[in-house]
This record gives sequence, C-alpha cells and structure tokens, in this order.
Amino acid sequence: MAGEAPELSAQERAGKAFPVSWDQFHRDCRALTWRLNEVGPFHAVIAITRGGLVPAAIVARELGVRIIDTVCIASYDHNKQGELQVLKGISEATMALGGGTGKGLLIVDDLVDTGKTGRMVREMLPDAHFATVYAKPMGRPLVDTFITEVSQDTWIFFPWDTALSYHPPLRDGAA
Ligand SMILES: O=P(O)(O)OC[C@H]1O[C@H](OP(=O)(O)OP(=O)(O)O)[C@H](O)[C@@H]1O
Ligand code: HPA
Ligand SMILES: [Mg+2]
Repeated sequence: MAGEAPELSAQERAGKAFPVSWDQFHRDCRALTWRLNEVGPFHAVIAITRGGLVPAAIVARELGVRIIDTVCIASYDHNKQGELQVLKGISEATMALGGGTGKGLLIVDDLVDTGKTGRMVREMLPDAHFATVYAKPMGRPLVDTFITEVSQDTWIFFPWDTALSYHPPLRDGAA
C-alpha cells in the first residue's frame, strides 16, 4: 500500500553484521570439537539442515564419527522467519541408537538465534547433546556447547551465503 513502510527482514532489523570467512568458520568448528571431545563419545551426529551440514561434517571428521543423520527444518525464507516446517525427521535407526531419547547423540547446527529451531529438535531428542558454532542470547539457554556468542541485534553472514564484492571507500559514503 502507498506510504506504508516496507516490513524489515530479520537481517535488516539486526543492524550489525558479523561476516564469517571459510577460514574462520573452520577454525571455530575445530574449537567446538575440542570442547565436544570432553563430552563424548557420540554414536552419531545429527545435522540440522541446511546450515548444520557444514559444521556437522567438520565436527564428525574431527571426532571420528561416521554415522551422520539429518533433520530437515525450514524456517527463514532468505532472512524472514516463518512457521517451522519439518521436511524430514530423524531416521528410526538413529533414534534407536539414542535409545529413543537421544542419549549419546550429538545435534549440530551453525547457530541458534531465537531458539525456535533448536527447541523443536530438542523436543525430538531430549537427552541428546546440542552444539552450535554461534549463539545469540535468546537461543543460548537451549545449547549445551557453543563457541562464540554475538548480540541479538547481529546478523551472521556465513561463507556459503556470501561472495566477495566491491566495497566503496569510507569517504565515498560506505558505512
Ligand atoms: O534459532 P532460530 O531463530 O530458530 O534460528 C536458527 C536457525 O535459522 C537458520 O536456519 P534456516 O531456517 O534459515 O535454514 P537453513 O539452515 O536451511 O539456512 C540457522 O541455520 C538455524 O538453523
Ligand atoms: O544471524 C543469522 N545469520 C544467518 N542465518 C540466520 N538464521 C537466523 N539467524 C541468522
Ligand atoms: Mg538452519
């Protein structure tokens, strides 16, 4: 409607940007594994797709875990969170490995923001260990192990969502 302010995306509302390079992400995943190594061993890793796939691969490699499952959840459409949708649940074989409650299983995601996604997976596997690379304050209580906390008004830019581009000099109006 004319004159109506356009709805801001979660990314625009966040205000601050936290860009993460592949290098940094790999280092942070390795740091996460050092912490998880004290907690395991784990029978299997469950990646919350899609963002959890990359850290899950790195963590599983470091921990020597070869059984990897996925729970496929869609929520943010680009950068606006809608209703959560479970597109694929955890397999019966993985559920059995965790005794039905997730004991000895490791859930991995790239980050927790509001905690909605993490809460949904925790409900499926209440005894599993939940690890993320990054955490924002609202989601932090849901996570057992994470590496870096950023403020709630920060948007994390992951390397698989970004590309190098020209940035104008500060005196030409760059923020
Ligand atoms: O704590 P929350 O507020 O629920 O947000 C965190 C979730 O949001 C992102 O996933 P997204 O739904 O964007 O899907 P993707 O992993 O496929 O990019 C991120 O990878 C987490 O899974
Ligand atoms: O800060 C974020 N960055 C990328 N994806 C996200 N999904 C929820 N919060 C974020
Ligand atoms: Mg995700």
